[in-house]
Amino acid sequence: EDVEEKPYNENRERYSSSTVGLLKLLELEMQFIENLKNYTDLLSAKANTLQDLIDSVDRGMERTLAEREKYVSNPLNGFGLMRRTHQDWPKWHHYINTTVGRVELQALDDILGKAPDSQDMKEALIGMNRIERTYALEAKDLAKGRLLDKQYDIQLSIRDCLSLGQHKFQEGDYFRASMWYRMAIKHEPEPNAKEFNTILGDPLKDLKQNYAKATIIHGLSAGNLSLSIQNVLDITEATIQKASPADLEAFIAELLNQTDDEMSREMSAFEPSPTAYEIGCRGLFPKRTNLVCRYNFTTTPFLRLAPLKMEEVNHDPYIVMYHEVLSDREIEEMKGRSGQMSNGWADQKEANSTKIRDIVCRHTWWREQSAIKERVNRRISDMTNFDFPPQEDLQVANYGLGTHFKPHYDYTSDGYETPDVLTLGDRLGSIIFYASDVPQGGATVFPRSRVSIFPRKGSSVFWYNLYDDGRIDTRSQHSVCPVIVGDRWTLTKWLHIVPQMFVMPCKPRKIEKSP
Ligand SMILES: O=C(O)CCC(=O)C(=O)O
Ligand SMILES: [Fe+2]
Repeated sequence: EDVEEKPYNENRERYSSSTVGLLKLLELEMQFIENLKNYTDLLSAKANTLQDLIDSVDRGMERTLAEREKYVSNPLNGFGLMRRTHQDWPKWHHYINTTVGRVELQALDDILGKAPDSQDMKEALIGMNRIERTYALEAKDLAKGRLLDKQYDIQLSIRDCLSLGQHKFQEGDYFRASMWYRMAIKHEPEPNAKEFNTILGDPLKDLKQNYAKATIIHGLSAGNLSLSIQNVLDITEATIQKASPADLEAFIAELLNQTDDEMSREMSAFEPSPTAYEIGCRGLFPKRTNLVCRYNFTTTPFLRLAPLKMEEVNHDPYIVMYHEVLSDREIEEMKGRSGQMSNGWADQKEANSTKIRDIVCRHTWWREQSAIKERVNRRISDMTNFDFPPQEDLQVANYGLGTHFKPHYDYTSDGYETPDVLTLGDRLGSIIFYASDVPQGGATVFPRSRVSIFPRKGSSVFWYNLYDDGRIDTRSQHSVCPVIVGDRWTLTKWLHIVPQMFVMPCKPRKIEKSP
């Protein structure tokens, strides 16, 4: 890329991992445009002044030599000419050389200093890729503003399509690269293509050739599993080199002659079938019929006065939802107290590497005590009948576009050696409050139990990660599907095993290692 690389900085706040970040970026773009407006106003003012100068001198009357001689032979004209060129020119010269909008140019430097770096861009590309794959979305729909069954009045630009195609090509995903290149080729030209291309580069340069390349590579590798990728790349390169421009043109015309649907169907024939996680994210697990909704009057005495709306989600392992358990006011307070958020977690093994995070929600802790936090804590006891230290923090998480939390376990054997686990024991249960609706995507999925839960603002879900005797339950594996559209906010609480000694129906046995 020709964009200047800034050094990788893990502590730099990421624009890509949340809607909060993207909002900041949008505001930065607005500042950029506002600044540019001021700058262009100053530029036009200068151009207008210079035009006035031109108009004042360029009388356009002295065309022929005879006319010009007549003009200078009058002393009033001759003197004026002398004075203007002697006295005024240096001043005009100074004016012309003065930089327009010094202040604005300085501000522009500051704004550009805050521009996303290549890490932000990479994360955004990966987020798009995640959405595309997890939900089996296709370039031909995305490019025209279609996300699943919803049509938006948004179009990707030629450069957007091209950039997505290049990313897939670099990642070795030649099927999707080919489809994105195809979308770029078929895109109607930008309105200001001529001026913009001299500054931004011509997106069509080499595009058809790259489209041909991606398509040939995909065809060769999908059809000949015995060929190494290097072989395929070599053969493709040789084929393109050998072909005359007319041959190449004819080949591309033939590809473009087919419909997008035909091309995509043909090329996707060798795609792997979706994983359980992906099926869950798409909401395609079979519907359950043996589950009920009821009011929970019994967990704690308090509930006799204010029963909670409970919905069974799964019997074994036990997963249950409670509805209308977090009010809008509580949500606002929670968000207000959650200030600066981390960029998101990396895998502990990857934490020190520059590898793109695979766990990408931003998070922070709700630390200060308040009446509202106490109320939320009490509600957790009501729902679960569990004990926990009341001063314990709650975790706030924000998932932006394309971000997810890959399949994992909440118990410690998955790497969560946090201090609370050392003193309070392993994470027996987990409770998630949904603090926002998520219009598209963002389900909590339990792939092994074939359960998908789509967030609903104010609802919560509770499940066990361990058996009663403390053994780990691998069926508790869960994940957060990529957010397609929306801003996913959650409040999380882990319920540890040690404080449950006196409330659990089943006294925990000595913890054994599972096989
Ligand atoms: O937000 C969710 O649905 C689940 C989050 C989660 O699994 C976690 O924080 O451990
Ligand atoms: Fe989790």
